Amino acid sequence: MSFTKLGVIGGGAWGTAMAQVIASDGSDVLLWAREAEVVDSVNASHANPLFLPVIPLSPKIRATAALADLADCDALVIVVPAQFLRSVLAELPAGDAPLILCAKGIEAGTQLLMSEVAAEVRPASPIAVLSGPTFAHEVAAGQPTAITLACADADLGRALAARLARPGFRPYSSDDVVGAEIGGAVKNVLAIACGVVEGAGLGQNARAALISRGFAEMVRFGLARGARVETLSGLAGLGDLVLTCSSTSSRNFSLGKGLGEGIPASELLADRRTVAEGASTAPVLAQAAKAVGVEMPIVGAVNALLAGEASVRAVVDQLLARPLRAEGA
Ligand SMILES: NC(=O)C1=CN([C@@H]2O[C@H](COP(=O)(O)OP(=O)(O)OC[C@H]3O[C@@H](n4cnc5c(N)ncnc54)[C@H](O)[C@@H]3O)[C@@H](O)[C@H]2O)C=CC1
Ligand SMILES: O=C(CO)COP(=O)(O)O
Repeated sequence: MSFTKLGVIGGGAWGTAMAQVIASDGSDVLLWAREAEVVDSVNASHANPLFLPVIPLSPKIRATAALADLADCDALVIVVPAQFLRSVLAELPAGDAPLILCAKGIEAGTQLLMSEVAAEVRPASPIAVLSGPTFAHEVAAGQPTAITLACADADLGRALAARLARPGFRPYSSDDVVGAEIGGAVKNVLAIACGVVEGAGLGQNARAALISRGFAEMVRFGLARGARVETLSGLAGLGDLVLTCSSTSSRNFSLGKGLGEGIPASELLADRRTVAEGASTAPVLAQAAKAVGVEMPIVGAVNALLAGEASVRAVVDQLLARPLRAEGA
């Protein structure tokens, strides 16, 4: 299996960083961006000031506004936000090139994971999921990063991992697609919760408790949906949870910090150009958890805060007043 020509779909921070990874060994890469200004600045100035400021980009990255230009790619890295995956895949030229899905979320309305959406829209394309602790600006600057590449077809997964691996970018193979997806989707909601703890000044003990109990929620939900614990405790789950629960570089953490400071969600989410996936994942995750009979009280609390249905004080009091229970239960 050889994947000579790679395309990246989505010219936000992470798509641009993935194009930079691919180009870093001298490979040509074609990047589809929705915004004409991104296409122009990548081609004319080797930069993406809109979504990935400051980082100089490789001249091996060429940008296009036409999805049709990606028709002859051997594999496509798909990096549009979760709620736009279906519409963008539907516009792709027909083909059966493998898709490497990077969005971390669950589709609103259908409760489908990204791999399930892709399987519906592009049934001929094999699917892999790339997920882990990977701030785009660090990856684009070549700082050391490890990530999970999950694919049900282990041979294909290993071949894709080998194609994307670079000295500073190390994919670990897995065949647990659902686990990699659930880790990435759930951690975004928990990062919002950790931001709330920071913004409301609730202390570092509270943050550690939240990471730990949030991880317990991720595992409960993941197991109910067929994920494996070792995936959830790996890079795509716990690894990414630790990263985004400890840094204002995370858009989800920053959103939560604003909520914790008392700013309404409607104000924090209005007119934003960058995505905080946890905000759209929280309500659908709360529904999906209910559907499989799994308790996710922290996810429920984030959901209530985002919907403006409860104050920070009220959700904290509610979480602390829950009946005492055994830790592993
Ligand atoms: N930024 C990061 O460090 C990482 C992000 N991700 C994930 O990658 C995905 C993309 O995130 P970023 O690249 O950071 O986005 P971003 O926040 O930098 O940019 C927003 C993106 O949304 C796109 N967009 C807006 N409206 C759209 C529409 N109607 N149709 C299609 N696309 C539309 C924009 O073109 C742009 O590519 C998300 O699921 C995110 O969770 C994953 C790993 C790291
Ligand atoms: O997923 C990420 C890093 O792994 C990026 O996190 P945010 O979307 O919260 O910025």
